[in-house]
Amino acid sequence: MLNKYARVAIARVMTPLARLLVRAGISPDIVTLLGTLGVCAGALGFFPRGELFWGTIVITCFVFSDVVDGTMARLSGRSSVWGAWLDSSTDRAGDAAIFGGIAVWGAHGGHDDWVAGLALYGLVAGSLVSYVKARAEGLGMRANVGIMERSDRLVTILVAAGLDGLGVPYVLAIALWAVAIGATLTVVQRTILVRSQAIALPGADAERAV
Ligand SMILES: CCCCCCCC/C=C\CCCCCCCC(=O)OC[C@H](COP(=O)(O)O[C@@H]1[C@H](O)[C@H](OP(=O)(O)O)[C@@H](O)[C@H](O)[C@H]1O)OC(=O)CCCCCCC/C=C\CCCCCCCC
Ligand SMILES: Nc1ccn([C@@H]2O[C@H](COP(=O)(O)O)[C@@H](O)[C@H]2O)c(=O)n1
Ligand SMILES: [Mg+2]
Ligand SMILES: [Mg+2]
Repeated sequence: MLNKYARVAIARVMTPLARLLVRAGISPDIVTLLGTLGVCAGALGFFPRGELFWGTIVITCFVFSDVVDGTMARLSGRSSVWGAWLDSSTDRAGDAAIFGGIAVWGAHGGHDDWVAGLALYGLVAGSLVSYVKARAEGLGMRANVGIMERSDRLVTILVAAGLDGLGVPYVLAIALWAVAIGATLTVVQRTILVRSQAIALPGADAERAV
């Protein structure tokens, strides 16, 4: 949903920074890679130790690089297939670090099996959301729908982790439930969309197994 309603506004806010980086001769790929490293370091360095507030702050500082890299690529006319693949693939690493870090915290220091289990579920369901789309696109269809796309999952979990780190009770568990249910529904929404396209394909295309 945020992807649909907030993307243009966020990209506009990030454009001056993107322009500055392009002028400095920095490539979008470097921003993609450094952003992912920062997100992973913030998530794995802080979350497993229960430092949810500081983990969230570090991740938030780096996560917007995912908007900056694409803006840089478009500004400099360097959008590429390689860049698109790199961007999407590194997203998966960052997501895994965030949800994995929370799962480790729940299972160990946090002593909360629900947090551990729901974070693990959120990691797997979120990956499935992305995979369903990637596979559909690979087969020439689209699956760009859903109530809990990546930006929705990130905002939900990061706001909750930040608030939990400040001592607000229950908010993390509520957010994890929201991601678990929302991501599951998103897989269903995407599956329905893919199914409607697949059954409308002509015979030869429908039998094609790629
Ligand atoms: C007191 C509490 C302290 C807490 C303080 C910190 C709070 C931090 C809160 C939020 C910050 C989180 C921001 C998250 C921003 C996400 C940015 C982002 O990921 O943008 C990337 C995205 C680009 O998407 P792509 O198309 O490149 O990626 C695609 C995606 O990976 C697909 O995945 P799928 O959906 O399928 O699972 C892949 O399939 C696809 O291949 C891949 O290409 O850009 C956007 O989506 C643009 C929209 C970004 C909207 C961000 C809005 C953030 C707005 C406000 C933050 C609110 C902060 C409020 C704080 C309140 C605290 C109480
Ligand atoms: N290193 C990169 C990163 C991105 N791109 C291009 O931007 C598109 C993604 O845009 P976002 O605003 O979602 O980041 C991606 O599909 C590529 O076309 C790139 O070329 N190199
Ligand atoms: Mg990006
Ligand atoms: Mg990305």
